[in-house]
Amino acid sequence: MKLLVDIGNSRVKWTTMDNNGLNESQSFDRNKSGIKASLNKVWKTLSEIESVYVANVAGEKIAAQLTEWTEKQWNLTPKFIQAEKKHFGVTNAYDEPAKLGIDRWLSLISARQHARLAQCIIDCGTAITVDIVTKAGQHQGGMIIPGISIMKSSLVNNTDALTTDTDDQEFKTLATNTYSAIQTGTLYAVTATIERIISDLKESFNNRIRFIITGGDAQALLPLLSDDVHYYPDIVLKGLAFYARQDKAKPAEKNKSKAQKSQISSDVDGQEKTETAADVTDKTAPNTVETSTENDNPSPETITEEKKKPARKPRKTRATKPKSPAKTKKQASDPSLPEEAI
Ligand SMILES: Nc1ncnc2c1ncn2[C@@H]1O[C@H](COP(=O)(O)OP(=O)(O)OP(=O)(O)O)[C@@H](O)[C@H]1O
Ligand SMILES: CC(C)(CO)[C@@H](O)C(=O)NCCC(=O)O
Ligand SMILES: [K+]
Repeated sequence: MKLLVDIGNSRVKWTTMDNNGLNESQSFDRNKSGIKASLNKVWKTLSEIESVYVANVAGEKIAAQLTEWTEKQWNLTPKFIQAEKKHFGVTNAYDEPAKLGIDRWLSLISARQHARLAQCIIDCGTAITVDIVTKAGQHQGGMIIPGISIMKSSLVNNTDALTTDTDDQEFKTLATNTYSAIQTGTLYAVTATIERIISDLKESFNNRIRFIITGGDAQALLPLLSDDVHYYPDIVLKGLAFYARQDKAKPAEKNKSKAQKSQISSDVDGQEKTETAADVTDKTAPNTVETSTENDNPSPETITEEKKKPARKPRKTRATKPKSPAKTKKQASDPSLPEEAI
């Protein structure tokens, strides 16, 4: 079994993968003092882990803690994947490809392997990232926007009177208390930005573009966004699975040297290995996004969009979702999506 780990700035998401595909993902909050206690809790009972693949955007310290833990427990050195210039059908648009966040890179790979269409991935995590990939797999670049929690905390941290400490669960679009005013303000800021991005991209792609939303805040935002935004959970872990599958034939790597362990290098010869999206199936139905079979000349695209993931446990501080600025939400498939896209 392979262990896939997505370390973000707020949370760690992980899953295991065997020959049948990905198991249901799990997550835990990153404790500022370290992750060892969490790892002892969540991974101690895992057995038969043969390799560990990691997408880490949270820095060296957490990477070192994870490495120490897996080396001690399983005698395994994790493979920290890095963004590349070109792989799995995606060409990275960054001036310095390795500087693109690994979570963004893996999302592009997931999206591209899922369907050959122009796509826009909106990842609503600690930061909100937007990335565009064309039908031909060319990344077009993207944006980084403060995430909802960061927006709230920057208000609280830079003012005297603002606080999000309240038990008040009431939400009114035009708020009459501080807590709701921050809720509504930040939700409007994010949804308005996303809607503007969608509308601009629809115009420049002549409507032939598909919008994907993912990340910890995706489900809170989804009801506030237009109908044609599709929820795609675990997109980073699914991207990692392509790297894990690629190494299928290789024996489990143990005790790699320091130089080897920090990253998986680009294909030396620039050749891409052929990887089928079907290889990265996800057993966690109904959360599954059905992958379309990948080949060089797909015709025409079939996309079976997933159904809504069961709602996450509501958090104590989360307000009831507002009706506005939402239009009513439609989840799942988009039969109107053009089969041909840019
Ligand atoms: N159960 C939960 N626990 C913690 N955060 C949650 C939970 N449910 C939703 N969230 C939201 O998810 C956000 C974090 O999203 P996510 O886990 O995608 O970010 P991340 O991957 O850690 O960050 P990034 O990749 O941007 O550095 C938090 O800001 C919070 O608002
Ligand atoms: C933007 C975040 C924090 C989102 O998780 C991550 O992708 C990251 O650290 N990126 C590196 C910088 C960049 O992508 O330009
Ligand atoms: K992320």
